[in-house]
Amino acid sequence: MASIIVDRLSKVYPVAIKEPGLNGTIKHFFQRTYKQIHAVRDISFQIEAGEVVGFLGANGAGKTTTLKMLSGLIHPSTGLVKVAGQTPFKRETAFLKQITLVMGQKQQLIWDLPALDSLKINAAVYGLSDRTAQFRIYELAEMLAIQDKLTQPVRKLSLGERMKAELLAALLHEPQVLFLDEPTLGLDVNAQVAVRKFLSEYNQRYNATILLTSHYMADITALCDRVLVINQGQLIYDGNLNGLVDRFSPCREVNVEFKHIYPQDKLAMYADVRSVEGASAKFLVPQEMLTKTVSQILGELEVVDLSITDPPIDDVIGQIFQSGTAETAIPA
Ligand SMILES: Nc1ncnc2c1ncn2[C@@H]1O[C@H](COP(=O)(O)OP(=O)(O)OP(=O)(O)O)[C@@H](O)[C@H]1O
Repeated sequence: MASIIVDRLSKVYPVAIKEPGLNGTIKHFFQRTYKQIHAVRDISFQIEAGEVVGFLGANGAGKTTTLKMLSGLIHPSTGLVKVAGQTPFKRETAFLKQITLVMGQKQQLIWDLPALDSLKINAAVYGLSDRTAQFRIYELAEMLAIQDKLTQPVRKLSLGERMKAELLAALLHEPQVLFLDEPTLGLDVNAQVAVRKFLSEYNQRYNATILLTSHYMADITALCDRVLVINQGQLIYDGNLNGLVDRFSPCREVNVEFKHIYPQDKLAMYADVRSVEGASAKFLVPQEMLTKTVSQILGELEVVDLSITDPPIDDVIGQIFQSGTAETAIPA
């Protein structure tokens, strides 16, 4: 069953333009002119219950705007959104009990209080009984390995511990749909791994649906089979990660270890040489030339070992964001 349905969704922000100088200020005060920012343009997708989907895009691509529409914080300009069968912008209790929105750069825990106090307030807001709240806090704290930190004031927690406590607060009411905007932002590698592990376990234990944005590709590769890529407000890809590499990177990396050291200009006769280290070389070969190039290398040079790999996913995403414009739009 689809947990999230998005159909031809758009968001336009009207932004007042102010000309410089005193004249501009006076004009701005009496007769405002507006320009329109098309943050999200006509996007459609569906996410099934229990799926974990990565939402990728460069800065300003429209990810947060989409997540805000999905969680009902802002009203769509046009289009339809259904989350857990509800219309988000109505912000009905039944809807709010089913979702959560975590923004890596915003916090809901009260800075000077122990996290436990904020958690009790949250539990009361969601109408959880003391017993349910206690059980839920214990269960999540154990999964997050943060039991002994909940009685310390939030300001004394490390960034990683604070993020874990934020996740605990956001998941206290057992939401079925999680919107996570950069949940590992600024965390060190260990804390990132811990948050990822937790999210994966949470998804499996509760069959929760997760839509996740992250600039750390490791988050996406560890958690998401499927990714949505948004560029300048348009959805340019909806599919699995491997497909993303195939679609946007027409080249493969061919790593060869030779018996001897060959001069670089000789290697360059076979393909684009990316790097050479002693008797090892890395070539970048267009997909359609792969068979021919590999047989030439194997036939004409003395090879000890050869492997073919996809270019790193970060490079592929980087390329999409550099070259990706509305012209690259691909039907999802
Ligand atoms: N409240 C607003 N008023 C006007 N323009 C806005 C508003 N919020 C976002 N925008 C604009 O909409 C576009 C999309 O912004 P959005 O925050 O959704 O992008 P994003 O993909 O989340 O980027 P980032 O990765 O930097 O967070 C940007 O051009 C941004 O400047």
